[in-house]
Amino acid sequence: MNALRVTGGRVLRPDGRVTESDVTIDRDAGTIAAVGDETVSGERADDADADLPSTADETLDADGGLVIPGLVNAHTHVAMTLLRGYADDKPLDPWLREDIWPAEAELTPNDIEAGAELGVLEMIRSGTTAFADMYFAMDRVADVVDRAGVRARLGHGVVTVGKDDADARADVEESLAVAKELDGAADGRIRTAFMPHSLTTVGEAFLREGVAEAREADIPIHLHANETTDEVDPIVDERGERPIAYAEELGALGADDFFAHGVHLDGSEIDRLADAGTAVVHCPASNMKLASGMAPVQRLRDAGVTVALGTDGAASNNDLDVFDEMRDAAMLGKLAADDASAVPAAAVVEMATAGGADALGLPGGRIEPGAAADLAVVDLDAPHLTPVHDPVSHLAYAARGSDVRHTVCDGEVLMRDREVLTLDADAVRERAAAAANDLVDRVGE
Ligand SMILES: N[C@@H](CCSC[C@H]1O[C@@H](n2cnc3c(=O)[nH]cnc32)[C@H](O)[C@@H]1O)C(=O)O
Ligand SMILES: [Zn+2]
Repeated sequence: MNALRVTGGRVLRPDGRVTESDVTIDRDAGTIAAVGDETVSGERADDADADLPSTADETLDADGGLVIPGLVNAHTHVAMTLLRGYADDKPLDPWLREDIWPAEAELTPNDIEAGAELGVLEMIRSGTTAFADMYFAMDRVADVVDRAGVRARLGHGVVTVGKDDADARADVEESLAVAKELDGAADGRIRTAFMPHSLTTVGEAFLREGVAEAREADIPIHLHANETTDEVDPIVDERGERPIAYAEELGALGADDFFAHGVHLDGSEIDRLADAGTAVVHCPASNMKLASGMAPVQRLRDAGVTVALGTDGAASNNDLDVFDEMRDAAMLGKLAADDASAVPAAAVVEMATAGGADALGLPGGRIEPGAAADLAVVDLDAPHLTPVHDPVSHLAYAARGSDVRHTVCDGEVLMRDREVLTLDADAVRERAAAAANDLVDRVGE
């Protein structure tokens, strides 16, 4: 075995326990071979036939640190890093129409690659190893995912409002084609989805056609759902049914599907999501910044819905740090439930790890023998993390992305001692800043 060993740290296990264990990774397989003396076959490592090397080919020092599953950012538009701080302090609809969509109309594939590099760099530096991305020029995003070494579920976002029939149909076809072409790329680290932007920005006929074809080809569906009341009311007025009932009727409520936001959901919609096994990606920072509302996270979890966390794009957050999302989700979840015991620390950590992996249908999210070797080591010796009464509490409430020391995905070290090995951080930053400045100049002309 070509072994990578993460030594001397405390490990967050899937059941929430924290143990002092070394983690042994099979680099060729990209999986965890052992946690402490627990191996894939259930044998103890000190048994003669437990096939673990006594020395590792590479080690990562986790002394004084907490080894956690790589975090999952289950909804973003990664290249929107170029629009970070470009338009703030507006509600969703005017923000998109007056600021974001006009700027996006000027984006070139080269810009999207530059923005995606910047976003993926930021994610690796904050311990995120997997993300879901809805955007365009997705071949460029896929290339970045491949080079950077992370995992992703990617899709081309479809908008048909304001387009003629031919353009709208072409957008749907492109999303389906991208989902078919990119699936399995980057040695299987890339999976795909059909991604209509939302149930109000894509017309009914296009939704019906696209969803049917996606189902036929076994492609999951990802869209923005029930984000604002402006998105719910027109569906109720025109159709006499709630958006999630409409999604179900379209055939878009499947066990592999995952919807972003789910802010304005009623009890019947929560039940439908739970029955269908469709996951919800909660984006608390975006929901607060655009004043979209408070998602019923505790109620969703009580109903058995898989809940993941997403940053949404950097223009509505304004960073891609999933640690911030954990803290925001816990805080906002309590306010929404009017109950300080709602959405506790362990729940948001689960949402950012196993919940995210399950929502996206990607490996990872759990540190256990046989699981994908996607993990991060968080330093616990900073002043703001002292003392350590409860490491899970720190993950949710006190730690930041900048506390991450190492990041590993698919058995490969992506960041060692805060140095990202797969991307040239200075070059990425310079390229993205230049692309963003040029973009804003073009939009202003
Ligand atoms: N092919 C489409 C692009 C859709 S990509 C997904 C879109 O979602 C937008 N977006 C970002 N954040 C949000 C959000 O919170 N709600 C809804 N849309 C968002 C983002 O700016 C991007 O335009 C077109 O022709 O316009
Ligand atoms: Zn979004």
